[in-house]
Amino acid sequence: MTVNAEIHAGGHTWRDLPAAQQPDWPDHEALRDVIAELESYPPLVFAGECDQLRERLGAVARGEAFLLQGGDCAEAFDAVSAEHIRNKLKTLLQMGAVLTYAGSVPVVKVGRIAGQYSKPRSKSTETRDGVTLPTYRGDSVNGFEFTEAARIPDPQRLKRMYHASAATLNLVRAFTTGGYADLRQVHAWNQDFVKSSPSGQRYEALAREIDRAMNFMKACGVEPEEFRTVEFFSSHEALILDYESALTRTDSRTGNLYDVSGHMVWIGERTRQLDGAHLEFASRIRNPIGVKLGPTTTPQEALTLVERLDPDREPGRLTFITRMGADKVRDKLPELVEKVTASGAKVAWITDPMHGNTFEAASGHKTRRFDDVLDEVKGFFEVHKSLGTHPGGIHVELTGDDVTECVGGGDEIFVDDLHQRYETACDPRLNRSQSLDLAFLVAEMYRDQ
Ligand SMILES: O=C[C@H](O)[C@H](O)COP(=O)(O)O
Ligand SMILES: C=C(OP(=O)(O)O)C(=O)O
Repeated sequence: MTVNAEIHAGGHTWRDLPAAQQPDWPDHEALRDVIAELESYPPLVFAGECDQLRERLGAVARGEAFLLQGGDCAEAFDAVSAEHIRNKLKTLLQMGAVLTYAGSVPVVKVGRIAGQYSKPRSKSTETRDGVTLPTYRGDSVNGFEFTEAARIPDPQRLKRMYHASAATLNLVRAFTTGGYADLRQVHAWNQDFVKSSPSGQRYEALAREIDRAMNFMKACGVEPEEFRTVEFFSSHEALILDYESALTRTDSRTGNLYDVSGHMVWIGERTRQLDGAHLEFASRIRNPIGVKLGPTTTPQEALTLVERLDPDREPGRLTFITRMGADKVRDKLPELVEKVTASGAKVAWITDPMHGNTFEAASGHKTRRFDDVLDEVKGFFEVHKSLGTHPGGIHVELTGDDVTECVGGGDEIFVDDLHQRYETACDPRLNRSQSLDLAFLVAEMYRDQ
């Protein structure tokens, strides 16, 4: 029996429910062939690794660790290169070092990487100079180029997504276990353009402190294995259900279903309908699950999500990723946290300070202000402090490249700079020095908490 058949065998399956934001594939036979091929491919991650991440996230939910989740808004096939992947990893490793050392907390590191190729969109079409075409939905679906041919959804792209994810994950595993992520490399992560930025200089001082602390421990005869490699997990939005379900496998150890396209998958703000296919699909798999919660989320919706996704109240199974907007977080978040906590749910709460703070600059660029991002994180910490709950982490869109997509930061980017290196295929990302700035500020908030 194929996994799809098995999922069907449960009776009530995602295929019987409305699935928002799915591509309008023109050729269904071609899609079926692709799905059959994907079903025969080897897993990208192991079920045991997903379990390990669930345990780590359990520590986050219990208030014993902090989650750093970040990466591109939309990964692109032509950015699967050693340089791009290394730069992104460097950024996350640097942020992780800052949060661990300055925030004095274990940091669980999860990339929006090796699978983040699909995008939900506000509109299904885009018009430029009087020409209207289907909107770009990520490299897994269609091309970014504004031509009729590129914008036609092509299921062959789902296979390219699998191969791009495999190549990325292979390099990530090599970088994180093959010496590059050794804490003694803490200075090497601070090379190139970022080194001279204010946050890069601050980081260099922190790296010297880490060096001293490690030399001290070495002199005392302590050199733990944990300093040599980094535990790093992959995650993406489980948007295109044909792909996710084709990569769902039965774990031979337990008989449970796992989506082996990534360690953690999340359901987005636009696809978290209680009677929808995404929720049904996620409820069937054992991976750790994230759900984005925007400002319109009601406590009852949050409670139903808990009931459906985490009926056993298992810490680490469910992460709520709140993305309210800086102007709403202090009003909207408290009631959700209060009611969910009062219900006995054991979720991890993390903040996505990006998606509620997007605006269009006069130049037409979609952008975000660093100060708004920071303010939403502050609001998130304030709310958790006032309720005595744990601010469990941050979820950010970032890149390791020196792009100019978000305004502000210590090495300030102005609205007039946006055109210089605006490279995102969808939403604006923090560049490396803005990401480091954020890590230092979050570490301070965490310590103060
Ligand atoms: O990343 C999130 C969404 O895909 C993105 O914000 C949608 O952007 P749009 O409003 O331009 O469609
Ligand atoms: C689409 C995303 O966010 P949201 O669902 O919160 O809008 C995203 O994180 O890529």
